[in-house]
Amino acid sequence: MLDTLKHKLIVSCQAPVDSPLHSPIVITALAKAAILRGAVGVRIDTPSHVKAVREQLPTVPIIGLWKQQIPGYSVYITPRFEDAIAIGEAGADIIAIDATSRLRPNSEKVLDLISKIHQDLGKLVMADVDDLESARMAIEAGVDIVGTTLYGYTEKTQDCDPPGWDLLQQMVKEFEIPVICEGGIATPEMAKKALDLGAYSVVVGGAITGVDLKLQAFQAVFSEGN
Ligand SMILES: CC(=O)N[C@H](C=O)[C@@H](O)[C@H](O)[C@H](O)COP(=O)(O)O
Repeated sequence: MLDTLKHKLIVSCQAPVDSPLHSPIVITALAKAAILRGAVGVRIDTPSHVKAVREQLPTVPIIGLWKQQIPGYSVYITPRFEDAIAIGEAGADIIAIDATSRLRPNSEKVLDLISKIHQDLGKLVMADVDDLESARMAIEAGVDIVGTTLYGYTEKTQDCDPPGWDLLQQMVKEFEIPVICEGGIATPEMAKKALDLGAYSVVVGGAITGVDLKLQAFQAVFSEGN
């Protein structure tokens, strides 16, 4: 499974929850278009979208996650084991989790979450991290893939702009497992740079599938005062 992702493109097919594009039919169409044009895997949010994509693309590697806002906690990418169960049952091959060192609901430890996903669900785990320290923790816990996904999106890294080039390089140098570059890859040239720096695969989201954000960026020019 991991071999098929090596040095290849993975497309994150997601949409904001308040968008008409946040629907299983649209997300599945985006995923099919991505695969048709050469991507080898997709990254999908929510059980219903994972299930819909799995039905239409039975053999394509799916990195599944469930973004959940839980009052009092800032972790939101598949924060609890129950979220991982739902994503696993929906048909994801790899479950992406927030593997930062932040406080988790029920004081669950990243280590326990990773081992339960392995043992009880039999799925691979992608650790979405923000820095080297959380990456090391995830590696010690036996994670299968590590990604730069949360660089720039946590309290610790809020002043940093993705992509996390330095973090990518540090992780590639230190770890033997696949390191995925994810977050802020805006052009094909940036994807090439990620590969040149040693990324195992590159996940591109907004630059390919981010219709809502692109619209908002254009719309800003037309707002009052301009
Ligand atoms: C930080 C966070 O919540 N990232 C999410 C993770 O699944 C997605 O919203 C991103 O689109 C994805 O990581 C790809 O990144 P970009 O859209 O920048 O290519």
